[in-house]
Amino acid sequence: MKDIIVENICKSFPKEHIQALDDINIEVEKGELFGLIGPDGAGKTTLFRILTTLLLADSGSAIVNGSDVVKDYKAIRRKVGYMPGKFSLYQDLSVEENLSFFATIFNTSIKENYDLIKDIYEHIEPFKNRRAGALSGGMKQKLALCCALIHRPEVLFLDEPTTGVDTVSRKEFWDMLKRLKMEGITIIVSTPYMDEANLCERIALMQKGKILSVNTPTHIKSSFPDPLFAIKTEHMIKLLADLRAIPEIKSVHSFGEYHHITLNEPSENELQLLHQTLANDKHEAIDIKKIEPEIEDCFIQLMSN
Ligand SMILES: Nc1ncnc2c1ncn2[C@@H]1O[C@H](COP(=O)(O)OP(=O)(O)OP(=O)(O)O)[C@@H](O)[C@H]1O
Repeated sequence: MKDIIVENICKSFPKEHIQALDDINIEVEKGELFGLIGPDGAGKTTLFRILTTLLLADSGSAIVNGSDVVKDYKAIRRKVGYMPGKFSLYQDLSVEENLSFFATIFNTSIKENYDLIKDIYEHIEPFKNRRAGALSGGMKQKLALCCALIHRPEVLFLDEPTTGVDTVSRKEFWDMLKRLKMEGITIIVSTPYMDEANLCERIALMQKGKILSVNTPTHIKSSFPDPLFAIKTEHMIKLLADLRAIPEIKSVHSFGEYHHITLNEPSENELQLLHQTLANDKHEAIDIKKIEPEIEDCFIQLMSN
């Protein structure tokens, strides 16, 4: 069963001449953990705001948990949980007061739905009297997640929940999402971190208001069209410039320790010639190896289409 159906959604901000969303189509299954992956400005927040009834689209339609985002907006507000990207809690209220406040506005109590948030709340309970504004980034995210869950939503929207959160807290956060998924909650989560894409069942890659691809992370990676190679030498900056000047090279991008390249006509012979060319260009410790594409490679490849 489809829990979210987005059809031909467009949204522009005319004064700023920005097309934030350009003909977006997405379907999310009931109970799915679905990721919106894209850099700043891709349109992720705008789409979330439309689906949580906080913003009207210019055109197109969207159904969330069986309700139309325009006609049935009141029903949707009761059924969804939304954790906005920017910290949304009351900084001057304590942890416990924030949670009680969100429970009250949804006409429920912490006790009523405690089983759903228990695992998450236990991490922050020792600080329940601390002002939310004085919590660490990771703890703020956990409190915001508890507040978004306290009315037991059918669909949970999480806008960049791990941005600015340390690696350990990020991992903990994703473990929590997996447990929530087991409760049958549909989760749609946005992130600019490409590595987090692998933790979702399906992802939509977004760029400049458009969807580049929607599929499982495995399928997206296996659809990368060319053999991919990682290459490094002792002079990585010079290497980048040299690789860009070699006509046999189809694409080159810098990826941390290595540069990733594809070749116009990949073969063992071409690789040997490349090695030779780089040696002639005075590169030393040349290391070239075939690698499997990551989501970031796929994103860059799709962007350049
Ligand atoms: N209220 C607004 N008025 C004008 N422009 C807006 C408004 N909201 C968003 N935009 C613009 O729409 C585009 C998409 O923004 P959006 O916030 O949806 O992207 P995002 O993928 O969530 O990235 P970010 O992490 O930067 O928020 C951006 O160019 C942004 O500047």
